[in-house]
Parts: sequence; C-alpha cells; structure tokens
Amino acid sequence: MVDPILTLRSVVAGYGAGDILKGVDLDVRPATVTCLIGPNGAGKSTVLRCVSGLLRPSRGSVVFRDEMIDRLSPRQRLDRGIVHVPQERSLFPAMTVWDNLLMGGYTIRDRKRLRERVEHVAEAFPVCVRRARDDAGSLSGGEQKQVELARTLVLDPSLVLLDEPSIGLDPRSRQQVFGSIRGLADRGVAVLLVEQNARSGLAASDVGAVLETGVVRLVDSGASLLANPEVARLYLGGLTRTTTGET
Ligand SMILES: Nc1ncnc2c1ncn2[C@@H]1O[C@H](COP(=O)(O)OP(=O)(O)OP(=O)(O)O)[C@@H](O)[C@H]1O
Repeated sequence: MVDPILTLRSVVAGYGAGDILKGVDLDVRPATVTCLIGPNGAGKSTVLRCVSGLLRPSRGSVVFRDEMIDRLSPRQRLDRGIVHVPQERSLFPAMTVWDNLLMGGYTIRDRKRLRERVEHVAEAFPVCVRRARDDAGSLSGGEQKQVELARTLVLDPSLVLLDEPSIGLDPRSRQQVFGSIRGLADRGVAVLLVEQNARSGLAASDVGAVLETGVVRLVDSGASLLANPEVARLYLGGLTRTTTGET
C-alpha cells in the first residue's frame, strides 16, 4: 500500500473548555478520497483545522510528507501544499469567476505562471470558462462549489481539506461536486472530506473513518462502511443500500 501523505497520531485538541479531539489517529494516502463521518459535534471540522493550522493540538502529532507540521502557521502549511476549503461559501461574490480563480493563486508572484495555472485548472471545470466574466455571486450554489474546487487547484496542492462540500446543494449539483472530488483524486491529490451526507460521501470515497466522542472508532473502505449494518444504523438512516441516495 502507498505510504500516507498525512498522518495524525494521538491528536488532542479543543477550544479551551475541554478536549474535543481525545487522541485521533488517521492516515490519508495520496490520490485517494478519505471521508470522515460521525455525529454532529464529534469534532470532524476540528480535525481539518488541526491539519490546516487554524487550531494547534495540545498533544499528539500531525505529519505531512514526513515532516512534523504541528508548529507551522496556516500559511506555511499552504506553502507545503495543504489547502483548506471551509464549509461556508468562500468566493468573493462581487468579483468575477476568473478573478476569484486568480485570487486562489495569491501566493504565486509570477503573473504569467499564475495565468497559466488558472487556464489549466479551468479546462477541467467548464463552468469556470462559461461564466468566467460573471460575478461569482450570480452563480448557483452548485456552480459556486465547482469554482471553489477549481480555485483550490490553482496552487497545485497535494492535500485538499473539504468541509461539507455538498451542504445546501440539490441532488444533481451534489453528484457533480462528488464527481469533481473524485476528479481531484484522479489528478493525484489526496482529499480529506468531512460530510454530513454520509452515504454520498462514503460512496465517493476510497476510505471512510468514523469519528465518535473525539476518537476514530473505525476505518474501512467507503464501500465496506456503506455495507456495515452498525454504521448504517447509526449514520445512514438504517439501510445498507450501496447507492448514492440520500441519508
Ligand atoms: N471556535 C470554537 N470555539 C468553541 N467551541 C467550538 C468552536 N468550534 C467548534 N466548537 C465546538 O467543538 C465541537 C466540535 O465541533 P466541530 O465543528 O469540529 O464538529 P463536527 O463534527 O464538524 O460537527 P458538525 O457535523 O455539526 O459540523 C462542538 O461542540 C463545537 O460546538
């Protein structure tokens, strides 16, 4: 099996009033989608924050490409290829789609290289070309999510952290978003995904991990977790259908 690009070991973290993560162990491998599921408030978003540097664990280690990154700033982690897409919409609504893509490469000083990166990325996301000159705020929620995903690629990341990318989207847009997420992995990017819509998230993932009361209780292939009666009872509305239907 390919070595993990990201390893969390015994990670403990919280926001002051007690620990939320109580010893999280997790591996994420290159060119795969790993989906973190679990009940509300389990700490799924907190795991992503510990990886991108928005939150520092009080104990444990976060290793990215054989380097301990625990003490690095979010910017230093970005420079190493870790991009975090938060749950909230993050495009600048009054700027054009194209300018939003350019903003995604804000650390690239060479204008020509930046333009080439944006053109390259836009090839894989038709909406970025079709709506290039429109204000991002005029796009549908699903289209905006596609632009957000495209924007993450401008910096050519090796790890993308996605927090609830399907939230608030209609079923068709949701399918498109999960298709694009698979596309990231096909390009060699490792994706760590947090998804409330556990059934769709696991169906689009190579690996699933169940986070409960601050620790990872179970790790298996996405397909195996979908077929696991206990997981189905707790997180998939009781059914072990292996479709991408709704929870
Ligand atoms: N900035 C913060 N300050 C204080 N507490 C916070 C903060 N962010 C999150 N929490 C608390 O930490 C716990 C875990 O939150 P987190 O968002 O990581 O959970 P989650 O599993 O992603 O939940 P959900 O599925 O509901 O999004 C929750 O009890 C939440 O209220």
